[in-house]
Amino acid sequence: MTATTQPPRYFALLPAAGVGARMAANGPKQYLTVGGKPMLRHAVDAFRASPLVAHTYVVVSPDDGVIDSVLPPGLDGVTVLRVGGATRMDSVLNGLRALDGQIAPHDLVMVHDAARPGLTPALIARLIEGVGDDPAGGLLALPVVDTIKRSAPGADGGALSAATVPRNGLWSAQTPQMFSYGLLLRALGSAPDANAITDDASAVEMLGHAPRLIEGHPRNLKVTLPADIRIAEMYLAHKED
Ligand SMILES: Nc1ccn([C@@H]2O[C@H](COP(=O)(O)OP(=O)(O)OP(=O)(O)O)[C@@H](O)[C@H]2O)c(=O)n1
Ligand SMILES: C[C@](O)(CO)[C@H](O)COP(=O)(O)O
Repeated sequence: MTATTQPPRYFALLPAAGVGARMAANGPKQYLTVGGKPMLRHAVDAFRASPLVAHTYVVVSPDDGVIDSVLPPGLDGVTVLRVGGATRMDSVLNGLRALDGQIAPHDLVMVHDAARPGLTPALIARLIEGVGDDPAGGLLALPVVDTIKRSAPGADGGALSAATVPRNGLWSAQTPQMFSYGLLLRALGSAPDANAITDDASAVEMLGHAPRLIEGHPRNLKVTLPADIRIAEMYLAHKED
């Protein structure tokens, strides 16, 4: 078989080079202990436990001094890339570029926030099955269940409800977000502004594609604020939901 006729392989790429400013902890949140181990280890172990995933790459800051204690060099199925950048998009793009020649253009890459420890092999399988061979790729997401307000500044500096955003058709994006290596590299490489791209799917959409939305799970929350820790702990106490 030629390279392009071989079935695609599935890889994971975890951006883990953030500083966790909103968590206001005494270090990057991806290393906080939740569920008995450092946060990023949960998602790494979910990918390592999935029979569908060929290899997992973790992108950290070049000066990261913690990762080796969380992912010991030589850990099976995992490679650390010390190419983290100033934004999440930069970290993902730097990671993709570091894998040039190791991943084929038609292979699939699942980009997953290291700050989402609730990922399970079942959710990984759900994404892969749901996207199938759709060239537009796809992502885990949840239909919005709250009413969404658009704010306006109040005279006292508070926020006023200026409008209600129609909820139908609104989804909250999770990760993994899965695309072919070639498409994702093109999309992020041609994105106009790294700060305008807060998720990988938005860069793919800018190329005119419509990635599939595959229902995720509340356990797959992004741990962003201090209050999220307790929610994550609750879900991590239950391996599968
Ligand atoms: N320059 C960056 C910024 C973020 N991330 C990663 O992208 C994921 C989602 O980002 P976020 O939740 O915003 O993490 P932080 O940027 O660390 O948080 P904050 O915005 O509060 O600083 C995290 O796993 C984070 O480590 C990254 O790899 N490189
Ligand atoms: C990628 C993401 O998790 C999808 O909801 C989100 O956009 C990340 O945002 P952050 O500000 O980088 O945490």
